[in-house]
Amino acid sequence: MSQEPSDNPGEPLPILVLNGPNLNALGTRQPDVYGSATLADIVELAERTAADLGLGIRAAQTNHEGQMIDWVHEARGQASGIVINPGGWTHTSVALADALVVPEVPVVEVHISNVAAREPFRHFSYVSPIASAVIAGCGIQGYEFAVRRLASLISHR
Ligand SMILES: O=C1C[C@@](O)(C(=O)O)C[C@@H](O)[C@@H]1O
Repeated sequence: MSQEPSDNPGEPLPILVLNGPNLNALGTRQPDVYGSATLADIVELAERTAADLGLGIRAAQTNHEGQMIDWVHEARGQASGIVINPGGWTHTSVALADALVVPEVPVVEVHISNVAAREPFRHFSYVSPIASAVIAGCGIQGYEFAVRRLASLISHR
């Protein structure tokens, strides 16, 4: 994902919508847990929600932790906030949590499923302590809520 300096000076910086490992398989991955919507549906919903609020998004998904960390670093000065579903890294990655404070923008953590109602290893998140908000168990609508919450946080900065 290239991160060019803002093309339109004066325009609000975009919101970064980041999805971690295995979320590219949404639609076919455990539909009983994650539903039938795809990653493309999520991006479309986030785009539409942001557009309603006069904002743009940049969306990206990766299965590679170093790539995700690089994108988070590149958000510094290039994005107004981050919506992130860290997938399994939620429960394992000190490195991703450390990276997410680098851009100094609000972060909203999203989980499609209600992680608190699942296996005990999903109850702990390295990301939640640095997130401005955590949304779980709302299905893909959680991304809409996350974009709306970020827009309100950004407008108050
Ligand atoms: O990959 C995922 C998806 C998830 O973040 C969710 O969106 O519900 C929950 C995580 O525990 C899991 O590893």
